[in-house]
Amino acid sequence: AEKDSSLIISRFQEYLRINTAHPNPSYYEAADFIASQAKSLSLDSQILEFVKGKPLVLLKWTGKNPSLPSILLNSHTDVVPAEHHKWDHPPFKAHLEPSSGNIYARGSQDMKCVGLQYLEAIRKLQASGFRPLRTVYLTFVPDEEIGGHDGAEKFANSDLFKSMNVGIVLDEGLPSPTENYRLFYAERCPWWLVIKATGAPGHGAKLYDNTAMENLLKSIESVRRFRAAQFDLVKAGIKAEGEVISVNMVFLKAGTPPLRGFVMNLQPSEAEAGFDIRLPPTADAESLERRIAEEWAPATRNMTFELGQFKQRASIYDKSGKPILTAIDGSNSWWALLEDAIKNANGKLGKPEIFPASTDARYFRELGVPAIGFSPMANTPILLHDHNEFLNKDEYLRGIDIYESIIKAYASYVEPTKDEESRTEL
Ligand SMILES: CSCC[C@H](NC=O)C(=O)O
Ligand SMILES: [Zn+2]
Ligand SMILES: [Zn+2]
Repeated sequence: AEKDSSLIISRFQEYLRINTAHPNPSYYEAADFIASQAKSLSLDSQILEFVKGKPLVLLKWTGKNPSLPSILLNSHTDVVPAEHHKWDHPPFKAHLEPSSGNIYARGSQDMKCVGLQYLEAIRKLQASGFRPLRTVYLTFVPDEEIGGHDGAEKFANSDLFKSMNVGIVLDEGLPSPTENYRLFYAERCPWWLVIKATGAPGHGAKLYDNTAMENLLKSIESVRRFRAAQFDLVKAGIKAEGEVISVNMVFLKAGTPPLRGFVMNLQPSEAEAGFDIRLPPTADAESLERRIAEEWAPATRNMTFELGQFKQRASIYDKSGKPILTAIDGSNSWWALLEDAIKNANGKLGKPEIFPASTDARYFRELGVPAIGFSPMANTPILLHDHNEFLNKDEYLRGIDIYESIIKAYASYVEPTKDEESRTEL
């Protein structure tokens, strides 16, 4: 068993060492690695290219009854860039610290761990002689970190996906610093907003109203008041992180950079700021839009705004106007099955949550397919997109056992007949 686990860890390190960071991810290397793993498990494997240069690996473990709705285990192969010199260990070395057992690498939490844990769980299930009743698919998709438009979005909207008859999707979640795993049934929706102010340029020594800078600063003050009010709800424990609207200023642009420290006596005629806004599916989108038009970028203050550039202004509602979320009540058996499977493997669970950022799960939920966000990392600090991202090797191994339990429960799930259902109700 000791030898098994050291092989499991080496395979994880091997995947982590493939540099799939934007803006130049080594997608083919990752795809080849996954395909070779799939081969060792005798899974059917296909490399799809919805967009040239962006391979998506689709694996299939055929069930005994392939006519039943299938299971889809999704993960993305890309990772965000790392500032190498700010890390204690190089981000693509996958260094295993002997004293702690921590494995340092970009992607160790987000989310190469999950992708390989699915495969290792299947390896264990196969070794135990288990055969799935339902077909289990795995996708290793590109481009999640830049929006998923050339990856999961194209795949979810393909005829191929339709033909797969997917009943449930599992995708990424977040680590938990406590012993409780976290489950996500929905996610916030991104709105990327740019506001722009204009005003009369003038001498830097002159005090006058309506400069671009002054106009923009008034907006920023208003945005910050809103931000603080939302954040206070979280700090007071009234709302969870995913239940409020977050707004963060992500860029400021004004003045001519070469002027800095050289000639600083010009008040610019234009100034702009960018904000990353995230709305929970239950938010009032119309009222936020009104707030943007009336308070954050009012025409009366010579301001304009752009919302939904970069394709980031997804709707929080489905076609019938209902918020996009996966049911967690009795209408969705996959939810209870997942909770039970985790508990059966001795995992503890926190309250169901709304994912604070965006994942590829939204493309499946938009189609009405239930999707649950879960990354089995308890007792782990949240280091996604941060320096020194790591995952402890024992936590990684434990996650494999958790997936073994989940995949077994999902792949062998038989829906109760109408008869049995009415009997349980009695
Ligand atoms: C909004 S599209 C980019 C998706 C990205 N996902 C993970 O961080 C995110 O910013 O949430
Ligand atoms: Zn991710
Ligand atoms: Zn990410």
